[in-house]
This record gives sequence, C-alpha cells and structure tokens, in this order.
Amino acid sequence: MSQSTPALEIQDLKKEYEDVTALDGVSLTVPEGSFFGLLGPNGAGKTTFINILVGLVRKSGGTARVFGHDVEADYQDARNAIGLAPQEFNVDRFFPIREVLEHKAGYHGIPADEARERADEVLKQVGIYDKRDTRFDWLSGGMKRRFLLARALITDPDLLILDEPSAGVDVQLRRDLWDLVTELNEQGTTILLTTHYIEEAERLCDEVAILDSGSVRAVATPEELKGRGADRIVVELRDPPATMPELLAGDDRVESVSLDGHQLEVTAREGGLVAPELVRELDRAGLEILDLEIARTSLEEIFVEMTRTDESDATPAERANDSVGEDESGPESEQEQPVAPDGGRRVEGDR
Ligand SMILES: Nc1ncnc2c1ncn2[C@@H]1O[C@H](COP(=O)(O)OP(=O)(O)OP(=O)(O)O)[C@@H](O)[C@H]1O
Repeated sequence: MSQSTPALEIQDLKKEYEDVTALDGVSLTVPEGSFFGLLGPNGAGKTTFINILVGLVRKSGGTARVFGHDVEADYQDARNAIGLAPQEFNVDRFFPIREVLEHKAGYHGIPADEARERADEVLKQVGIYDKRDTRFDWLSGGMKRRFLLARALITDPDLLILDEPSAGVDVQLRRDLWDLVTELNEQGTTILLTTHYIEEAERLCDEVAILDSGSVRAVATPEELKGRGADRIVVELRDPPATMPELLAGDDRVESVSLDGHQLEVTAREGGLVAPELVRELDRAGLEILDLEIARTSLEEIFVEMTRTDESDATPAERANDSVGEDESGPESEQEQPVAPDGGRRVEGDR
C-alpha cells in the first residue's frame, strides 16, 4: 500500500480559553482521500478544532499538520489546502455572490479570468448559478448553505471541511449536499464533516471520531462502533414453557435473556451471530418459533451512551454553549429504543 501524507495529523492538540478546556490533548490521523466524521455533543470542541486548522484560533499546545504543513509554522500552505464551509454565515453581504467568489479566488492567487470561470463552475455545481448576481442577504437559508459550499470549493481544495452543513436545511437540499460531497470524495477530495445528524455520519463517513469534552472517545468505522453495542434478538414462541431452559450458557457475548409472555428477548453483542445458535437451542428444546427479529444497535445509541456520562458534569460554560447551535430541528432518531439500559453495555470494548 502506498504511503501518502495524511490529510490531517493531529498530536496532543490542546486549547484553553481562560478557564475552559476546549481541547484536552486530541490526537487523530485523517488519511488522504477519506470521508471522516467528527461527532460530538454541543461544546465538545469541534469548532475549536476546525478553527485551529484554518488559523482562526491559536492552539495552546500540541501539533496539527494539514497534508504535512504545520498550521502555524507553514500557515499559508496549510490554509490553501483547505476549503471550509463554516457553520455561521460569515459572508460579505453587499456584493453579488459571484463577485464574493471572485474576490476569494483572487485572495488565493487565482488570476481574474480564471476566477470568473471557477466561480461560475462552483455556482453551477451547487445549483445556484441563476442567483449569481444576487447578494448573499437575499438568498434563502438553503441557498446560503449552498453558497458556503461553493465558496469552500472555489480554490479546489484537497481537504473540504464541512461544519454542520445540514443544520436547518430541508431534506431535498440535504440529499443534494450528500450527493455532491460524495462525488467530490470519489474524485479524491478528503472530507472532514462535523454533524449532529448521526444518520448523516453513518451514511457518508468511512471513519468517525467521537469527541466529547475536548477528548477523543473513539475512532472507528460506523460499523465497528455499532458492533460495540448490544443488539436485541426478539423471538416469539408458540408455547412458552413454564420454566425456560437455560439458553446460550457460557456465551460471553450475551448480556441478558428474559421471557415476557410469548416473547423471549436476548441482548447480546454480535446479535447476528448469536441468533442462529439461539434458534438451534430453542429447536433442541422443542420450542417452536413464530417470529424472530434482530434489532441492531444504532450509531445514535452508541453515541448517546459514549457521551452521556459527561453531560451531567458539563461546566456552566459548556451548558450555556448548548444554546449556541441555532435552533436545530432536533435529532432525527429520538424514537430509537434504548437497548439494555443496565450500564453493562460495552462501548469501549476492543475486539
Ligand atoms: N472564544 C471562546 N472563549 C471562551 N470559551 C470558548 C470560546 N469558544 C469556545 N469556547 C468553549 O470551548 C468549548 C468548545 O466549544 P466549541 O465551539 O469548539 O464546541 P463544538 O463542539 O463546536 O460545539 P457545537 O456543536 O455547539 O458547535 C465550549 O465549552 C465553549 O463554551
């Protein structure tokens, strides 16, 4: 396997704002070409992390390199490699959006005629070319998001950073954004995405880091993370016995077995592998199965589990920060059922 320079190499990165520790020694490697998700609750340190990469915030310690360029010692090269679509609408509001893009391109050293071409190209790419002579203020909320993406793409960056791109956008735009960034990633652009929509990370990212209170809790593929939670196997029995024979004895993947009426419920890691063994044992015991369902743990549940403990000890500053995240439409999977709320769930397990 060829060894390319990682898009991001972060070692022991720290940031303190007076008495708040926003980053508490973050180490991460984002391989070139990957689609990497940075997940974390409000106040976890995601924006601080991004702002250090683009030179808006000065780190208190550690190192951060973008394609090998140190974000401080080699600031210009590091910055030129990044296209950032930020959370806030920090745009020059008084110029037609095409001009804003041309200025930005010029700032990065792209000659004027090329800048115009490039501006048109990215406006078409994000689907707002017909608004090219409109000023930013007059765009709809969704168009503003599209524009931020266009502005991030104007320099044809090797690393595209999307900070909460789906906040407050409708389903159609979200899909469009997903298609566009997937295509960019397939063409070789490395993507760093921060999101509160776990479904988004699950669909798009090949690797995610879970950041909580300034520390990385886990780095893994969404699939691996889901594998760390307990799945639920629910079996409906035709004639449940008065006393259930012991099932799955000695299988250390199994966390609980319970019978409620006709319904037998087993919680276990690797539910898909445990289920056939359960079926064999029930069969041997002469118990007829009417229905069987396996509910896999969602990434959402894993995420909530990993970040829950610290929520109650959040500092007032952290809690206050909760209100910063502008009126979001809320998590999409509130209806998810909790699995095995017994504190016994393995979330850090490394198999
Ligand atoms: N300029 C600042 N001065 C003081 N504290 C700050 C500053 N910026 C951020 N913080 C604090 O640092 C911590 C991390 O904030 P940050 O904005 O990086 O989190 P986040 O993960 O991006 O949150 P969100 O999801 O709400 O955007 C929070 O406790 C926040 O209150």
